[in-house]
Amino acid sequence: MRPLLEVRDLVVRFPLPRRRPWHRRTFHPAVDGVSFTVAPGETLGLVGESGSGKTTVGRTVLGLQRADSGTVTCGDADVTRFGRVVPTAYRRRVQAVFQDPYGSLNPTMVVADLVGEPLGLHTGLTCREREERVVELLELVGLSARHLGRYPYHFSGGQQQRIAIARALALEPELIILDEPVSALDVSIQSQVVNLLEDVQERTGVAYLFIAHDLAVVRHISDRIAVMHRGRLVEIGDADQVCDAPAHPYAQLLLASVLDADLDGREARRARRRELAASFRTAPDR
Ligand SMILES: Nc1ncnc2c1ncn2[C@@H]1O[C@H](COP(=O)(O)OP(=O)(O)OP(=O)(O)O)[C@@H](O)[C@H]1O
Repeated sequence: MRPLLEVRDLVVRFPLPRRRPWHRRTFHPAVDGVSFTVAPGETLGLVGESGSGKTTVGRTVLGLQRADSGTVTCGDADVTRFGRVVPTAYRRRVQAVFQDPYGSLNPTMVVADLVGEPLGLHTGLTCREREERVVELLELVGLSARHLGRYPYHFSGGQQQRIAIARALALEPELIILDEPVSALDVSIQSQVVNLLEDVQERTGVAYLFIAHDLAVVRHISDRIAVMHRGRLVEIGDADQVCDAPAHPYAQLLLASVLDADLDGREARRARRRELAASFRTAPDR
């Protein structure tokens, strides 16, 4: 099947602060030669420690961050050729949901406007049609028409994230970049939102690039998992394969912290961590 999203040899560099004004400018490769694809309707989990470059990849796919080299294509759109303004047609096809739902929802707007705004901007629906569609979207994420007139602060974190998801779904995108969408939520609410995302995917066929540092959550939702370390993609494969038999020492280390709970006794856990940390330090970068 032809991929929906194709990222090839992506490099994104950020300037480092100069120690002295006359020093030459140096750059830090936040993303360093990353390649992967996402098929229509697929979920690719992107994991890695803080600072490994996950968000930068997501922002580049959204067209919010310029690539220094490499290509990012989504369908027939070549994102690396976009100018400063992301074309409207692309914004319809690729949407995003971020970590902090309250921060990403305008606190002065009621739910009807928050979810209906993209419809007003990008479609020719009448007010009535728009409201009907907003109610449909709210029902899709487990809310209802009685929430239309409420403001974001009336909702819990999990419900706010549902509103953000409904808004992202309004224009029937082909791909949603989910950047740590459940990290700010309680564990019990996390599973509700993850189940909701799976349910929405089953009904709409939308693809997800699911960015997170929590491997347990990523394993649950992803078809495939890509592991990033210091800007590079060190492993990519089937979710079960990456979690059960990771090949790269960094992926093993990441997994060990999740699997600690399964190991018997504190000492065994420490020994395993020491062993992996040692192999990780000595292993060459791939
Ligand atoms: N606008 C920027 N200017 C300079 N450096 C940046 C900028 N954005 C990101 N970086 C740097 O690029 C690297 C990758 O950052 P990025 O946010 O993509 O990582 P991440 O894996 O998403 O981390 P986290 O999980 O903490 O969000 C980091 O070293 C970060 O400091």
